[in-house]
Amino acid sequence: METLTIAQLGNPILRKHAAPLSAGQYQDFAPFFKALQHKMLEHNGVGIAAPQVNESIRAFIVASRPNPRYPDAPMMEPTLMLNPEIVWASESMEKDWEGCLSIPGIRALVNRHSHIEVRYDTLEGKEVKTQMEGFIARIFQHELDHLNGLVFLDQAE
Ligand SMILES: O=C(NO)N[C@@H](Cc1ccccc1)C(=O)O
Ligand SMILES: [Zn+2]
Repeated sequence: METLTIAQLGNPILRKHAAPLSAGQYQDFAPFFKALQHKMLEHNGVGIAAPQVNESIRAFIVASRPNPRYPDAPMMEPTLMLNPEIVWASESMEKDWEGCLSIPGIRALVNRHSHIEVRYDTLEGKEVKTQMEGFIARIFQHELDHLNGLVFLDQAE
């Protein structure tokens, strides 16, 4: 796997609908997912989606933690999510600031569901169903948009 570069806005890959992974492929992508997490940390990211490094598959990492770019971000274990979906979303919405590694230097206010229930597979193929709220729910929604060819500016206030 050559070193990953982050696609910038304008790169058509960011506008594709990413393909689902078959469970049989999960382990094949293990080295790529390691490189994906490394690339995210290199840029002080709190999340990253596979299409951002030119791999149009339905996978992303949510990794909220306080860092120079998001000093107030809550702490969580970086989590790889395969074939992720939102199964329920609250009516209530919240506005907060977002950035994107594919659109450096720009922040925008984006309206997101305050609470969501999500499901995804782990690398080992285990299905996880869990609830998210606040900034972590925001990151999930931001990353899921990337899998559907959307970027945060598309729904910025
Ligand atoms: O570009 C990405 N992920 O796609 N990374 C964003 C993730 C993000 C999402 C929502 C709010 C704040 C930040 C980042 O700035 O680390
Ligand atoms: Zn992004």
